Amino acid sequence: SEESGEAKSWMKTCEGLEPAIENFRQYLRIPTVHPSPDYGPALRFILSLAGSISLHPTRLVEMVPGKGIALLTWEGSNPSLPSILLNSHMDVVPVKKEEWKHDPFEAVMEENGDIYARGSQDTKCIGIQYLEAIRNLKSQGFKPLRTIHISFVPDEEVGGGDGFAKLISSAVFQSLNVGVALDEGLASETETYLVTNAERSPWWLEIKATGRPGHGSSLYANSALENLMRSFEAIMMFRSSQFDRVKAGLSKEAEVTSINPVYLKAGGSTPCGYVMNVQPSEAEAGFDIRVSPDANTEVLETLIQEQWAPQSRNMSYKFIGKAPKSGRTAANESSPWWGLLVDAVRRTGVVLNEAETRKSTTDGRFLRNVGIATYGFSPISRTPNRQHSTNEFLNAQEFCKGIRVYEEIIKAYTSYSGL
Ligand SMILES: CSCC[C@H](NC=O)C(=O)O
Ligand SMILES: [Zn+2]
Ligand SMILES: [Zn+2]
Repeated sequence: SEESGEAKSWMKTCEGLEPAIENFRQYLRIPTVHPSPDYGPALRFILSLAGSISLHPTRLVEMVPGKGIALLTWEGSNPSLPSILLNSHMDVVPVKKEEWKHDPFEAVMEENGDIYARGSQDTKCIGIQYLEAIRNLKSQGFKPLRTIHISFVPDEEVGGGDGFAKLISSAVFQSLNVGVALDEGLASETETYLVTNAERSPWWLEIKATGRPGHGSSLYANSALENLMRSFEAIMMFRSSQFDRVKAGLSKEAEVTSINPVYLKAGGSTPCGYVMNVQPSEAEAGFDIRVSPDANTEVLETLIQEQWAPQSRNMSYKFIGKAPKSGRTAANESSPWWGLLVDAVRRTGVVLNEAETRKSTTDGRFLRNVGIATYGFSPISRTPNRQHSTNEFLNAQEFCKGIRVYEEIIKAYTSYSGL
């Protein structure tokens, strides 16, 4: 044969799943990309896939115009039991096309099975894998005991305000009676799969300083920039205290509270450039803070009030966003859902890591906030994490393997009669 070993390897795993790969690539070609994702074609595509596997009822919920949510349901034989929810988002983050090896919306597949596209890891893969797993279970004649819902939501990448946040507070969501949910996870570079059971909470902080304006040549106290720089010193000291724990191997990055400056604004400008000899009367900065689920938030609030933006230094602050503290979903023997997940994955020959906290933020937080057990899981191993990065790709073998993994999980979850 002319095929390389790699090519043979993915073709073997994907035997019979060629149409699933094509569905994945078609979905990847729909540019649901920020800042102006067009969700219509993606929703139509999802609904037509659902039709192709006789998955019904299907609902197109549109609580914000242009931002539809597709809700697909496979009813169990005992629909009064709490249901399973499999969630994924349809939107993807922007690309710098010229930095990519292949067009990020063409879903080019290389000979070795690597499929390049924005969204191939985050999270169009899992959306299609959920449906392809259900297609296979249906054709095997499997019948669920519990009902299972599959949701495709917009706007996760911009905080979910018009997406999952609307869904979670709707009567439709209440009626789903969700007992456990799976949502997006992280790509793992090793043989084992990663899983998350908590997230840090984003606090987006803006601090402003005012101060005495004056001549650029003059040394005096209480300029706006001096006031702001003193905040920077305190903030960077806190940042080091957290980062040092990570560097010393005492904490994982997701377990500390991070703070990073994200913008700076001060000074005057003219058509010819910045004003070089005036000390401005106002200065501001923005920070992306991610609060560890273990952090003492009162202490952090006090730090902000007393050291980072104290009135005594002519400073003020406001939160552009401030999420409540994240809950942790039990990921030990106390939760049947955890054991079922670990065992289902193991049956496919892959080991699931211990659950960890996620550094960034997903729609999973809305579910955990209302007390629904939620695991962040994407069946991606042996793959560099390129979420939000250039040349995001997923190998067909990983994709196909993931379908088998979801078949096992769905069987285990929908057959569980306890609780
Ligand atoms: C506060 S909502 C922001 C959501 C975003 N999620 C994915 O990257 C993040 O910055 O983590
Ligand atoms: Zn995502
Ligand atoms: Zn993302």
